[in-house]
Amino acid sequence: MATQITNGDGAASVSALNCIDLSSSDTHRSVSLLKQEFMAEVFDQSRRLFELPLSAKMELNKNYKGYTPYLDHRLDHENQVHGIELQEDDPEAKKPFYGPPDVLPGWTEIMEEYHRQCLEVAKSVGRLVALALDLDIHFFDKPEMLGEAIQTLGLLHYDGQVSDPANGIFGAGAHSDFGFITLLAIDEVVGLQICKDKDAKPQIWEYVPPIKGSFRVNLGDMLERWSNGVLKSTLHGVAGNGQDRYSIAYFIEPSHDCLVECLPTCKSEKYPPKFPAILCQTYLRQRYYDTYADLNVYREHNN
Ligand SMILES: O=C(O)CCC(=O)C(=O)O
Ligand SMILES: [Fe+2]
Repeated sequence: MATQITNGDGAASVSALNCIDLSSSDTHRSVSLLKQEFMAEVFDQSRRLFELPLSAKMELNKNYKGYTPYLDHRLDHENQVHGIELQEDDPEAKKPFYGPPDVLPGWTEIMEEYHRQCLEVAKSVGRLVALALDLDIHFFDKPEMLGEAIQTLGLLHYDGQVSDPANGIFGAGAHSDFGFITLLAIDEVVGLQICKDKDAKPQIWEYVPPIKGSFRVNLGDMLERWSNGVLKSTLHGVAGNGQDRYSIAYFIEPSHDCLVECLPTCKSEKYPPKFPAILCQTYLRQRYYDTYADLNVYREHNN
């Protein structure tokens, strides 16, 4: 089902979001964010990758991992986004990064460092989530949870198209992310939109203004399920305005073997679990199969 990323008259307003300053001086509830200069360097490396000729990028196209061109990553079934995603049993899957080591010196090292730093931020956000849910602060730090998390880094480039929601053209169609949380770093180009109340009819969509050096933290569907709906996943999408736009999405999920079962503080006699327990890997597999386009369409490019 396609959902329109507009507020009905075609123009979404800009939202002043409720915002937790993760770098606040309350050390118990704060997160040390990444250095601005480092984030700028990561964005530069991302731009360098996308500036490579298409043939060089298609060399990096492997099942669910590496470069994926426009129209591959289907978040809203009738619409599209592009990204870098998870693998199945490809031997390359063992490598943390499927990137271009020869053509872009330094790229892999920068991305690995970014990945490492995002993990620390994500774990800290996980502790804030635990506190918010009345759990032990380290609840999600267990090895089967974020201790051995599944992490995916998506470098995204929207190539200056103007979205036309009435005709189903978006930078990224309306969706919520599958997993636990997503740390979204966005450049200065406006485009990200969220719908704060996904059950409202009609839905109200608002632009999220980019804040330099910050992360937008999207809650994922798995966290919604885990928390028995106490926390709602963030419905969001991207509307292109004709400018080139870059963003970097860091997705984190618990380990494959984690049993995602209604959290102890999120159920009561009056509010019983809404979803059966499920292994993280079963849940994710289902979501990936539902979401991705048929990769055979790239065979032509790969040969
Ligand atoms: O580019 C963005 O700002 C959002 C990307 C996104 O939502 C995603 O990759 O899941
Ligand atoms: Fe997303």
